[in-house]
Amino acid sequence: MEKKTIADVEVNDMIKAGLSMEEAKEFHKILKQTIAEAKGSDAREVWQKVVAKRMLMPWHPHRLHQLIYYSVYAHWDASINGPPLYWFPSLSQSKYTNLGRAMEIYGPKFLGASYKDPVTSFRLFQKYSVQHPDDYWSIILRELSIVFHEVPKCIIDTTNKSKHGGKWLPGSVLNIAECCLQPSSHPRKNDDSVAIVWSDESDNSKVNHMTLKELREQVMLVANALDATFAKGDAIAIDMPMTVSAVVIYLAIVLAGFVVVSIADSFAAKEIASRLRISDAKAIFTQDYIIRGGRKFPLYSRVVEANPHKAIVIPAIGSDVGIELRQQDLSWEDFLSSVNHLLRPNYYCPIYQPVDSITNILFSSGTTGEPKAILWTQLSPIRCASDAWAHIDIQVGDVYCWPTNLGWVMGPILLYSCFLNGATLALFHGSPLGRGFGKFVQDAGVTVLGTVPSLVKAWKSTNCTEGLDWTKIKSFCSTGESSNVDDDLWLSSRAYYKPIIECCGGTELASSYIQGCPLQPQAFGAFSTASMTTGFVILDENGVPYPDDQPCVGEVGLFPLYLGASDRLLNADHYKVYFKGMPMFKGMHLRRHGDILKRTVGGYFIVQGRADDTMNLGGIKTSSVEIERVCDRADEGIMETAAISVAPVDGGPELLVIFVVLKKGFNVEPDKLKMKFSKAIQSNLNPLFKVSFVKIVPEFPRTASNKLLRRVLRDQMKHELSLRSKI
Ligand SMILES: Nc1ncnc2c1ncn2[C@@H]1O[C@H](COP(=O)(O)OP(=O)(O)OP(=O)(O)O)[C@@H](O)[C@H]1O
Repeated sequence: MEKKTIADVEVNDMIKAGLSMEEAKEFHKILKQTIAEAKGSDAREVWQKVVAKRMLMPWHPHRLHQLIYYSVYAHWDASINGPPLYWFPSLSQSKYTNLGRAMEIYGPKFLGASYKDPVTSFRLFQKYSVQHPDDYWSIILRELSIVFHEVPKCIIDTTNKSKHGGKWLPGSVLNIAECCLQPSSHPRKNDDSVAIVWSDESDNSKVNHMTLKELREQVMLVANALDATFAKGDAIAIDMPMTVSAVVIYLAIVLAGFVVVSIADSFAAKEIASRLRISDAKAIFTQDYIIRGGRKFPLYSRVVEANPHKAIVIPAIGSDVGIELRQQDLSWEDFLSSVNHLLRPNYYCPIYQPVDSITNILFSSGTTGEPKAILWTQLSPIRCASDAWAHIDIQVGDVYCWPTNLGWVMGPILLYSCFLNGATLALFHGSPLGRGFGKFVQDAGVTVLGTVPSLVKAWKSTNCTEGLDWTKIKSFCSTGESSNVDDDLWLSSRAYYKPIIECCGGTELASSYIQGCPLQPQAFGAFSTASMTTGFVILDENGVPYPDDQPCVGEVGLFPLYLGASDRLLNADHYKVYFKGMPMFKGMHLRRHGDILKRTVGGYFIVQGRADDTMNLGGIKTSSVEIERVCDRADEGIMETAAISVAPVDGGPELLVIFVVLKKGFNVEPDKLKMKFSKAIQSNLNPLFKVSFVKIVPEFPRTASNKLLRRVLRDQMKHELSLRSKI
């Protein structure tokens, strides 16, 4: 893309970007005025005014959005100014956010005269929350609908030094599913509050509603049926799309004191089998079919191949399962009929357990190797719902949608974030890739929409949201892997440039350790802060932390006191995975997370991939993500790129290899791309970096949750090089 400054943009450029002559002239006039109003030539101010005036509309062609955004920031030097900002908090609105409201009450008490307002004092308040977790978590326990059966003795007990993460809320007893299901005065939810809205793909003109009372009664009915079939403490798997039934089953398992084993519905039989074995699951809830994009995919047959002890099968459509079951299996209808003899089948007395009892066995994505079986306790939901409260600003009245599955950490996070904050959960029973999903977002009045980068890429490239109104959305969220800046520009523009809250954490943290925040300006693909109560350092190659105020790149070392983080693994040694070999810092044994973080000027964070994806090019350490960001924009035919490095067979410095997926209908020669990549990398990153190979492939290998598997590409390339060397 040419680098025109905003002052040089002409009517002609706007016509090229898709406006009619008339529209272009009008737009140009307003643009000129706006530039003049932004005193001086501060790009941030110009962009802020462009957004405030709503000059760029969701239905304008993306090329126009690109033209304006990239021209505004054409000469922005991120190494001096920090990342370009696209969203700015307003002081008045900040006081109505959850965190801003709490800061106005507690800020003066905690910070004394240093407290000014939620925007100015955010960083100080975050720091305070790290140093005084007792104060912060006491606020959160009042803000979320948490009701203890027995109250905690204190917030944290650190006397047992062998417990690296401390003992949180010791002595407390509760049932976290009950906290989701009961009415509460703060957050205000009553029996008639809408707990879930959903649509079926096959009839997505209809948005269905379920009240809190209806949800509670369904959950209690299933809890009674579970009691009729299982023994307390049994692990019970769920492998099905994240439908209303799946959510009901999840909550019922927790309410009745069993343990959920979360398995994503995209896994092959072998992977289902290993998860059932590791967790010793006594049964599995599944569906006969998965309906997706108008097609019917068998699920029960795949699950049965994994040989579960027992399967309980929910019909994807209607009330009858459309297949023959094994003898030991039960249809959903038969399973529920086990409560027919009860006087009050819709009532269940929750099983209260200590806060650190296990509720859910989850598996990490397996980006770095074997998936880890991670144990969620009742602390994990408190943690994730608190992130949603503080960083995503989930409030009563919000309709929160995030296409995911209970087998990915986002599934349980979404569920608890809604129900512990009194918001409505929005579920689409079908494929999130097409227009049907976009229409659901519009019709269900979704106010917060979560995504992963590959979804945004698909929506943008098919333009499937054209003509739909997404302007009720107050914020977007993104997680899973690094976002693409241009895709995020497109997404944010769907709702007049609402913030995209980046979330990066891990299944074992039950939360994000870095995140965006509605009290801070936001930059595409960047994180504005460590999450509330999270402390970390960025380590240099010798394991020595960089000073907190210094821009740098290195591996993150988390402070170990982290409410909700795992302290056990079922299939690996927790200490070895997360602590062994990590340095000490101020008397704390740092916790490993494995991400390479860049701290920019201005204190923003950019995830540069996993420590394993770091490469050494001619003695200079660099990250794949950094190279991909530059290459993604080197040619208009590029859909996405993946950068890896491999050691040559006969030794010497590592070779840089760029894999490319082209957009449909484009045909570009690898050699041409190689030149373009080299030029782009040399002028944007380092003049010494050289691209050795470019390989065009139809698609990238990904984990079942769609994360790019660079380690597989690396293995492929190593193999190819070793073959070549033998010729
Ligand atoms: N918004 C994001 N931007 C960049 N990277 C992200 C983002 N969100 C998550 N990630 C990456 O995903 C990781 C967390 O994913 P998850 O807990 O599912 O396990 P995994 O690390 O992918 O799998 P495993 O631990 O099995 O290798 C983060 O540490 C980070 O590397």
